[in-house]
Amino acid sequence: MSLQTAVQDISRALTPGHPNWPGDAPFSVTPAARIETGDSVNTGVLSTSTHTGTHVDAPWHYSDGGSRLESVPLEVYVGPCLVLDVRGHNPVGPEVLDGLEGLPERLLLYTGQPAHWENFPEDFAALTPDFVRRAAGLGVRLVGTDCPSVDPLTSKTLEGHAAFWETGMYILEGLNLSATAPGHYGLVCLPMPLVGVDGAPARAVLLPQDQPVQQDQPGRERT
Ligand SMILES: N[C@@H](CC(=O)c1ccccc1NC=O)C(=O)O
Ligand SMILES: [Zn+2]
Ligand SMILES: [Zn+2]
Repeated sequence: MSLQTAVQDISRALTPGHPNWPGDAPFSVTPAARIETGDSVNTGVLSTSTHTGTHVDAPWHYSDGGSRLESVPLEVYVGPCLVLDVRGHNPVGPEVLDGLEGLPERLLLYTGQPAHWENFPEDFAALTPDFVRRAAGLGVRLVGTDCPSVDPLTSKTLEGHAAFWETGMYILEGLNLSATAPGHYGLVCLPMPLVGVDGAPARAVLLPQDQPVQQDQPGRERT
């Protein structure tokens, strides 16, 4: 048996030119020090919106009364999760939860977004407030989507976000689920540890669920 745990990266790669939400600050990593030009090291200067690529929304993003990122417990983002294929549902309504019971606290939705966004995806599948309320009623605490937002691009009222605020659930956006089989996993999603912010880019990975704990077995050599 391999001692290595399979780790599936479901974060969106942030390549130069990664498209941003229309009107938002562009993503860039600008070269600073360079060994080839005489510096001791290579370094870069990162400039990004807090809502670039795979990222979490702190409740303060959508309500002035909401918590900032440092007050959201990491437990929200780490633990058992279910990946659902909801392609064909636009917007995603409560019907995608029909017949599901015993849900884990984290639900990730694959709406069909590709691994890489050449241009910003303007026509994506938002979540209806009724979906959000039904998920909350089933004990879900975090909903992740492969779309850039849980509300449509042109929404000014952000009813989807408001339903998360109402129900106390949390939001993870911009996942890359294009290579993930639907099913149960362990989610580890760690937002950048920025303080006082409305959200932050995150690295999100899936681990196989029920991965046996790897223990040294008495009388056996480790390989
Ligand atoms: N709701 C989107 C972001 C968003 O709405 C947004 C991001 C940057 C600049 C303006 C935005 N919305 C304006 O209505 C998100 O949560 O990532
Ligand atoms: Zn966001
Ligand atoms: Zn959002």
